Amino acid sequence: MTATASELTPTVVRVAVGVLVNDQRQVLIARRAAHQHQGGRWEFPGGKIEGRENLAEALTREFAEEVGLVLDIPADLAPWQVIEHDYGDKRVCLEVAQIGAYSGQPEGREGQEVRWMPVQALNPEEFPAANISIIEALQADCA
Ligand SMILES: Nc1nc2c([nH]c(=O)n2[C@H]2C[C@H](O)[C@@H](COP(=O)(O)OP(=O)(O)OP(=O)(O)O)O2)c(=O)[nH]1
Ligand SMILES: [Mg+2]
Repeated sequence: MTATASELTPTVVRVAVGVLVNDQRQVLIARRAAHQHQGGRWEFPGGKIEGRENLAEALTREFAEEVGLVLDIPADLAPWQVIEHDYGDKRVCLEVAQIGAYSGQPEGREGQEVRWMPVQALNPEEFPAANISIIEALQADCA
C-alpha cells in the first residue's frame, strides 16, 4: 500500500523565538512550565506561529502574552537563524530573531520565572537541545 503524505511527513511545528539582549549583554530567558514540552528548561520567549501570522506578528503576540513587552520590530522581520530539530516526540522548526527594541518591564505573565541572564553565563544544558546553535552564536557575538 502507498503511504500518504501525512504518514511520510510528520508535522513540523513552526515556532517563533525572540532573542532580546540588553545593553549589559544580558539576554531575556524564561523557565518552561513543568507540564509543557521540554518542561523545566529555560527558553527564549516565543511560541507557535499561528494561522497566517508572519514572524513579527507571532513574536509581537507571544512577547505580549508571555512577558508583557511591546516589541518595536519591522513587520518584515527576517529570521537570524532557522533551526529544525526532532525531539522524537515532536518536530519543531524554530525561526529565531533578534529583537532590536522594545518597551515595558519583563514579567512572567503565565506565572513562569523570567530573568535577564549574562550571555556568557548561558548553559546550553539547561535549554532545549535545539537551542545550542543560538547560544553558541550569541556567546561568540558577545565575546
Ligand atoms: N519559546 C521557545 N520554544 C522553544 C525554544 N526551544 C525549543 O526547542 N522550543 C520548542 C519547545 C516547544 O516544543 C516549542 C514552543 O512551543 P510552545 O508550546 O511553548 O508554544 P506556545 O508558547 O504557543 O505555548 P502553548 O500556548 O501551546 O502552551 O518550541 C525556545 O528557546 N523558546
Ligand atoms: Mg511559548
